[in-house]
Amino acid sequence: MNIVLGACQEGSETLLHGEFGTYPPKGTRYALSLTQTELHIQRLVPKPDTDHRTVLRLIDVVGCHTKRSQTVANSSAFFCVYAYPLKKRKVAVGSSRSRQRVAKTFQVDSAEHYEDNLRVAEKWAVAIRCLVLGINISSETEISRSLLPRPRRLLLLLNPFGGKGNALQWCQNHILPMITEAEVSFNLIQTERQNHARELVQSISLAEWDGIVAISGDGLLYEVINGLMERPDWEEAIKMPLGILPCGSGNAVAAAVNLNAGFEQTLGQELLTSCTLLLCHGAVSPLDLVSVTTLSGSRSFSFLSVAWGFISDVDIESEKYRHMGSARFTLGTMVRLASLNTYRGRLSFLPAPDCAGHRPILRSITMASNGSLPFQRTPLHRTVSDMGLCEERRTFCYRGLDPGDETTPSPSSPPSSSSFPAPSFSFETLSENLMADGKDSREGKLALPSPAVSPTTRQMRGPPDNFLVPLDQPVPKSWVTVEDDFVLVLAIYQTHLGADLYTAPFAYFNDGLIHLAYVKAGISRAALIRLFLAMEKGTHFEQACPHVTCIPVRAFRIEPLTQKGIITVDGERVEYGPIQGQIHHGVANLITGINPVKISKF
Ligand SMILES: Nc1ncnc2c1ncn2[C@@H]1O[C@H](COP(=O)(O)OP(=O)(O)OP(=O)(O)O)[C@@H](O)[C@H]1O
Repeated sequence: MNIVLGACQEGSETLLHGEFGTYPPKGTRYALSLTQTELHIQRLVPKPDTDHRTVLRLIDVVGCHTKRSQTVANSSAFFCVYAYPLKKRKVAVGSSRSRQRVAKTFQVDSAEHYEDNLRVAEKWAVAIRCLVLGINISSETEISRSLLPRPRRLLLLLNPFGGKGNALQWCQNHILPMITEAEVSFNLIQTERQNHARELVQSISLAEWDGIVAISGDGLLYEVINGLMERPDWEEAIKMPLGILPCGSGNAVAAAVNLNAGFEQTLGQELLTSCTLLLCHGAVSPLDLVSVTTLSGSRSFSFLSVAWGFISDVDIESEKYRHMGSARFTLGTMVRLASLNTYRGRLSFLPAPDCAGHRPILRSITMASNGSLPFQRTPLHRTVSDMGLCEERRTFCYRGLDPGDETTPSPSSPPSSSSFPAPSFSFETLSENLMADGKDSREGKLALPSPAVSPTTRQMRGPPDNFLVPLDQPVPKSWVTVEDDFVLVLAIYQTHLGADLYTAPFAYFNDGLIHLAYVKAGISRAALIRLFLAMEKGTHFEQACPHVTCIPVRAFRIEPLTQKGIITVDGERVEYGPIQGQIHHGVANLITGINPVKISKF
């Protein structure tokens, strides 16, 4: 019987081809073709159906098992493919797409003996699982079980009180069945109190696990990361692949993982199914962490954001609406908008030089190389666009600082109103300037700022903060400082701030960047609402709002000058006062399920 191989994606090699029956047996027979990315299923009997074929994308597949008939006399072997493709479903108005489980069982019956049929069924099951796990195979590969790694062992940590409190139910109904189909073995532990997960991961034997997965919101992942960083063997421990299955109200990292796979932005159980699917695929991406230090000397590792002002206010004040799930942030935003606060403070940052290769921003201002006011004549100047403000994404761009920005110096710098030349420097020039700033002229050698280690932080583990100086000292001269009234300051290093807040579309897990955004006082409520509404789709940068600035940086410091306020790190409240952080490039590992090289295929 003929099947049209041309029906497979152009250029994609057919790895396996065969003709099988189905289970339950209804006399139907199918021709199957397996390519690197798809399983093509074409009906042959009773009626060849050349126009209609089913294509299962392997990105939607979690696993494939072989089975035997319960009737001993039956010499057939079976293989069953488990997939969660997007299917249309009717909703109140129109239709939407959701992932629905599909289990397709094929009967291998061409040989007389069961063992021979089993060999064929196993070959298909192994090939499909290799492709799901990203193991390279070609039509030349001798396909055998030895290609597969041993089943992964995951430590699942579940916060029963995360989000609306249905993590356990979702875990039983959705997560466990899927990971069982993927042949992942696991231990599930429910956390009993705050910091339970943090303590647990401090004492686990790393060799026993292939990954730790937080079934929760972002808060539990924060505990896991910091627990691992508190271990004496933190360097090895933090390499443990970490996963997140969204069952909280703040599911930012899950949304970023979902986006990375090229999946549609989604929420709730749909997001959970997508993330569980990706967990089953198992690929791991390096993840940047930001070490965050507060004035009291406490140091923690953050994977998501540091927020001050509007965003942290909403986050913490909306705790009381926790029962609403992620809708708590929408309500919190409305409440906070009604009494919009501004906060005076000093924001300093070390611009990231790497973006200089990108196109420059729309406009720029010039500031002194010591990061102070652009009023004094100093031998070295640079423009903000040279410092890495850039268009580093597909459809939108960073805003430059306002020409009218009050970019303040350290208190000692006398302001002057003189206009001054605005030379533009290349990236190389900027790098030299940064180096010159860090050079100790007396000794003639390059002096990096001494790491921000206070007596308290000396006990902390983790990589040293080479960009930072202690919080009680002025920032290094190569930094830029802006003193103003802010509506919000946000240092973010993931694409999402919440599952439906696509805040930094240009961010990537290990881009080595902190995306520092701030909104200055003067923005109207209407503009702020527009900004947050557009953030759902990630189009807020297209609004060209003059009060909004976003800059890629390596390190930052926030010094509130307003007495009261809220600062959060990854959505968790920390002491209010000066706080600073710096990026540590790719120190952790996140289970993203698929690496970006593969995305283009799907
Ligand atoms: N069993 C528990 N009882 C109480 N608190 C817990 C428990 N387990 C974890 N926590 C804490 O609950 C907080 C919120 O957890 P999680 O992120 O999982 O849920 P969430 O609903 O998304 O909350 P948020 O969005 O505020 O982070 C975390 O700070 C975590 O330390």
